[in-house]
Amino acid sequence: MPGPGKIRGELALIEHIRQRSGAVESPLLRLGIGDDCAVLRPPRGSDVLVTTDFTLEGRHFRRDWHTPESAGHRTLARGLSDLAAMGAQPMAAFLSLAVPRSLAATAAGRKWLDRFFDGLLALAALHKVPLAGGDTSEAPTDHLLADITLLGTAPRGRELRRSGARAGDLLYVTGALGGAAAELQSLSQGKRPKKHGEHPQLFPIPRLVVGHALLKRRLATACMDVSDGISTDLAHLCQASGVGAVVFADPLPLHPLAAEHGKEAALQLALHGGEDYELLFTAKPSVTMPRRIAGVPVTPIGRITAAGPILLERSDGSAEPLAPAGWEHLR
Ligand SMILES: Nc1ncnc2c1ncn2[C@@H]1O[C@H](COP(=O)(O)OP(=O)(O)O)[C@@H](O)[C@H]1O
Ligand SMILES: Cc1ncc(C[n+]2csc(CCOP(=O)(O)OP(=O)(O)O)c2C)c(N)n1
Ligand SMILES: [Mg+2]
Repeated sequence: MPGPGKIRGELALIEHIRQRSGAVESPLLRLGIGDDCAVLRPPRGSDVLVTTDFTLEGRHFRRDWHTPESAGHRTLARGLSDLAAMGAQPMAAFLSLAVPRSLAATAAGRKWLDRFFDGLLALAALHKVPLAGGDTSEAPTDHLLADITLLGTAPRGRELRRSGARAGDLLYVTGALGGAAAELQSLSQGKRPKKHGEHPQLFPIPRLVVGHALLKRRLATACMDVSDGISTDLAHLCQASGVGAVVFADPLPLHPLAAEHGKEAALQLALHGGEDYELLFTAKPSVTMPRRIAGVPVTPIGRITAAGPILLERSDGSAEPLAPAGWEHLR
């Protein structure tokens, strides 16, 4: 296999990607990289779910904040997280890349690209999702643009939607919140990431096993992933379901990296920070919810109300409107 030093030009880069991505085989993928289309054969009785997300240098990562492995990992993680949110299992990934000339033309740039694929393909191997195709072109600026498309499968008619929440349901979140925003803040201040420990910004963990368990065990009425921040994402879920909600501030699971900032700042990071890629879901109050699913903590954080505002209830019983203040492009 050619090393990164040998990647010159679009065709060599594609060949390099093809050789590197061959490690994951799947019975659902009949034809991968190399022809005009990939050919997939979903299992009988399943629906195909499709999601696509940009990862843009300067918007979603920076080469001076994120390592190349992190940029690659995040590119795939964002799509996998959307599949997790609907309880789907990944079938194949497609990656469209616009590569700045400077990255392809220098040894350091080619090394960066190779490490980007180390990050992306390691996560792909972990979840056994083949990279089945994509597109490569020269970026018009010095910013790398990556667009990931994920195809997944779910038992026919059983996917977890945002629209299934009903008044009286309880609201849950997996893992912890605010860590991704806290780590981003420290990277933006020039702090080097610690070698050990969790990296919720650099290496978010898509909750595929949890999402699929929620679907299979019929535990959830509605589900979505937290990409923009729960204040914004919960508003989407409530709008889709035609309901309101009360979020309890006290039990919100604050990530230790957020908690370092003090309780109130951590709460703000947890509510509005985004990119935690945890699952936010609802369940009937009669359901006995496990405290952990596949080792991941599941915390009740509120309840669904009839249509109305979303409120944040403090431990003293006072309640305030929780306006969407998470991430929104073009605002
Ligand atoms: N440019 C677009 N063209 C068509 N549909 C879009 C476009 N951008 C977003 N959407 C759709 O709008 C919905 C919300 O998008 P988004 O907030 O990006 O979701 P997510 O957080 O799951 O990535 C999704 O169904 C997505 O497919
Ligand atoms: C350089 C940089 N600036 C800011 C952020 C923070 N940030 C970028 S996008 C985003 C929200 C999620 O991205 P979006 O494209 O809205 O994802 P989607 O909701 O479509 O899944 C956040 C919090 C970042 N990760 N990197
Ligand atoms: Mg999106």
